[in-house]
Amino acid sequence: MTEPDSAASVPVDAAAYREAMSRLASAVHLITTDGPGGRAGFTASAVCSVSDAPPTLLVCVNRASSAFAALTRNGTLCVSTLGAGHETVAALFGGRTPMDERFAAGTWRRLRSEAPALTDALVSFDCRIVGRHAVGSHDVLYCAVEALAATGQADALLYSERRFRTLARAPRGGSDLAEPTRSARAVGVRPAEGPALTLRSA
Ligand SMILES: NC(=O)c1ccc[n+]([C@@H]2O[C@H](COP(=O)([O-])OP(=O)(O)OC[C@H]3O[C@@H](n4cnc5c(N)ncnc54)[C@H](O)[C@@H]3O)[C@@H](O)[C@H]2O)c1
Ligand SMILES: Cc1cc2c(cc1C)N(C[C@H](O)[C@H](O)[C@H](O)COP(=O)(O)O)c1[nH]c(=O)[nH]c(=O)c1N2
Repeated sequence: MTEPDSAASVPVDAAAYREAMSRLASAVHLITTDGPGGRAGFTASAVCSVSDAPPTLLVCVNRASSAFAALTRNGTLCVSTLGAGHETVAALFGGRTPMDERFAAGTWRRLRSEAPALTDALVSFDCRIVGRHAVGSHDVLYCAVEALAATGQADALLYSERRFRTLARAPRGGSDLAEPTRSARAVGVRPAEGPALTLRSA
């Protein structure tokens, strides 16, 4: 073991942590919900796969977010993963914009729950919130994925160094999702009502 390099390290206050986190490149998603608690949504980078059996992801949401009450009341949400061309909707859902204006910037459909799924998202995960854990300013929402769909063909949208960037898609044939001519493919998620869980790539 070597001694800690005090010259190379900085105290970990919130500002230093954010500066460090700004160097990561993250996918960008819209988290949306609708139901008795109302329609709401926000932009999120803190989304992560937890398990494939059962399919589960997590979303970290600031409890001060205007969408927080609706999310917890409705108990369902949709994660719509954004692509190139979604920069404007990502900025609108990023805060301080009335909900109606946020939703007016996109076109939406429903999968299994009432949560709006962005029609041209790269992929949408329709989820039921099955657990919740408070950590600091945020709640970690554990979300069972009950339906999913993919129609968007755009390059991926990333957020890095406080800017949106894009990542070019893999060459055709690199994955099922990258193949635009393939017909709808069913995937192993518990069936919803009808075909909402198919991955549509054409
Ligand atoms: N996880 C989050 O809650 C999160 C993530 C990204 C951005 N934001 C918010 O969006 C706005 C713009 O952010 P930015 O990336 O341009 O600059 P920034 O300096 O505020 O944030 C840099 C990075 O730090 C992390 N971060 C920021 N705020 C956080 C928070 N409250 N809790 C946990 N992690 C946080 C994120 O990874 C972010 O990309 C800010 O208000 C920021 O708080 C929040
Ligand atoms: C690129 C990017 C990524 C994230 C965010 C912003 C941006 C621009 N924000 C912040 C979040 O979108 C915003 O604070 C909420 O919409 C709250 O704002 P309102 O209270 O609705 O005005 C955010 N907030 C959060 O709780 N979890 C997250 O993972 C993220 N990620």
